[in-house]
Amino acid sequence: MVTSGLVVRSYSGYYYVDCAGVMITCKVKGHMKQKRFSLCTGDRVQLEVNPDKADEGMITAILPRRNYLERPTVANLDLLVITLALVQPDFSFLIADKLLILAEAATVPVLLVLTKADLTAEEQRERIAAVYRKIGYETFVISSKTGEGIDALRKRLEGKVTAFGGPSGVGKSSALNAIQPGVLRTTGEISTKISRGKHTTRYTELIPFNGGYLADTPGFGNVLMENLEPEALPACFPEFRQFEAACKFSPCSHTHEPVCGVKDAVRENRVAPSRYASYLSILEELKENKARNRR
Ligand SMILES: Nc1nc2c(ncn2[C@@H]2O[C@H](COP(=O)(O)OP(=O)(O)OP(=O)(O)O)[C@@H](O)[C@H]2O)c(=O)[nH]1
Ligand SMILES: [Zn+2]
Repeated sequence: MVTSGLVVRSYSGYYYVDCAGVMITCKVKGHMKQKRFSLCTGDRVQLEVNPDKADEGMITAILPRRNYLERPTVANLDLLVITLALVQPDFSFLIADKLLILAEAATVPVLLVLTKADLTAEEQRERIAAVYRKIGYETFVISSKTGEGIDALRKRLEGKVTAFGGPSGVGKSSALNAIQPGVLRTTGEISTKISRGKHTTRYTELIPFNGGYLADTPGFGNVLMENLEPEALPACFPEFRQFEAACKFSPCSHTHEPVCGVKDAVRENRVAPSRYASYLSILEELKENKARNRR
């Protein structure tokens, strides 16, 4: 029987595929190995179920990916929850913007979660949230300690395949445990702490959650943007789009050009100063990376 399903876990050449609620342990069919293939958690696959053993099968094809993230390694996310603390560690607009760019570049839909609301004044958190809501990024303010915002976040993730990402210490694990107690402890023989170590193989598992799935390995402790070309950066700032028509040059780097709609928008406060500052700083970083790689 030929069917299709979702890879929820891969380990040592075995792929665990959820086929409408039935878990089938699969290997990859020989003909696929002759070509290079990339297969990871989150991939949708076609498979042939073993006629003698209904819980075993062979993967025969990988369906086209909608998106792909490297850390955590997962394909076809419906949502990436970019998690950042309001304090402890202090909120950084630059780190927030770098993570949003990673998601934009990977075409993964994002949702911003600001944690540790219990440690901040309302005015402060609303000021930060407003910057991102204005751009159109859905932003949740939560506290895993008091439970503020947790029910709304849980509801939002219903039926979705979601991963959490963000720097170390911002409260990703606490948030995951608040929305689904025990979610980080169901990973079997390898604990998430060990799998995050440097010399052990990292693998991501999708845990069933509210009609969808949660990835059990939070991603990107430190933010790497090695694969992004400087020229691709403006497109990662969705709020620039509406102002680019007024740029004299196309493409425009929105830096030294004399007539630039984006720079005008920054002057008129229609683009947040923090976002433009992040743009300039990241652009420099990408150019330096590129120059270094050429040498
Ligand atoms: N006051 C307060 N503290 C929190 C909250 N969420 C997390 N913390 C604390 O912040 C620290 C880090 O939380 P974790 O959930 O381990 O953070 P993480 O992002 O998973 O960190 P890594 O495992 O290093 O990636 C812990 O001491 C938590 O108790 C919160 O909403 N309020
Ligand atoms: Zn411009």
